[in-house]
Amino acid sequence: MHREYKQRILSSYQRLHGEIYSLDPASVFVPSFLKAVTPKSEENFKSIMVQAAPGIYTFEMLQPKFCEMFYIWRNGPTIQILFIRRPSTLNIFGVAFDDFGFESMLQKLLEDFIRFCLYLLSVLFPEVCGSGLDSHHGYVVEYGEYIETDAGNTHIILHFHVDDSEVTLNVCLGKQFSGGELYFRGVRCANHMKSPEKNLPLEHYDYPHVPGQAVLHRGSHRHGAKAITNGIRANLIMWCRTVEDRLRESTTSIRSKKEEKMIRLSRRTKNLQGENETLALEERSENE
Ligand SMILES: O=C(O)CCC(=O)C(=O)O
Ligand SMILES: [Fe+2]
Repeated sequence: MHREYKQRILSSYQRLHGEIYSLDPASVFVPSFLKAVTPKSEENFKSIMVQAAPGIYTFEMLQPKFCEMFYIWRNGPTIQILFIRRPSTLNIFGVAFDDFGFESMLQKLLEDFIRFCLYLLSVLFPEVCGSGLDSHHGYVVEYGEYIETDAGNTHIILHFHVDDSEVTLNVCLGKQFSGGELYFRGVRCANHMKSPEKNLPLEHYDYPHVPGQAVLHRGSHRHGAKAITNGIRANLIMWCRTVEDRLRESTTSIRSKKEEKMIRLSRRTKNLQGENETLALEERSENE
């Protein structure tokens, strides 16, 4: 089912920027980021990190030109109805970009740069990264001011939630907008993720997205996005996970390799079911 969906996307989706699928580091990353990861050293990388609040790190990452290549939905020259797989059941405004053929580009990005960052994330977030991050799920979200509903126009907000990740990398792609801050409200254990927000001022942090800038936080750091008051905001998000640790933790007795494979497969199926909410997306024509 997912394979068919992916085939359909790949055969009907017209690539706007061919170059986005291959990676030229200097056209993707800002000089400070490149400098911090070449030569790769923990010290270099930490030097560009700003701890904006406890457990929340920010740094300059992407070139504006690279960010622009992601403005494909609203600026696309083609009129198409695409059935898009949403990144999670929670976020109906995003697109799982592996499905659009980004897999190999993502893979390269992962291998060349992000793997190093992931190692550093394990250093920054040792308590959640265990033996290291070994899986990722990437997608792009885009928000405007309103969404049209039967009841009229409603402001788009992303409700208070936690991510299905150990650590989340969230990079703003622009374009021009005001509002839409990412608000954080503290970390809770699995049993208290949904407990109401308490007025603990030290836990309150509102992060104003800046195009090209990345923010790193734990998946369990409760957060949401405020409404955009003007313009359009797009973000590139990567959920980084330690699948092996999760599997190990769920193993109450020693399981055979075959049983582990079964668990893995059933989890993958469950994930896809959750993520498989399909909605029609109409891309506007530039010629309209
Ligand atoms: O809109 C954002 O920047 C945050 C999105 C988010 O938290 C998510 O997709 O899980
Ligand atoms: Fe999130």
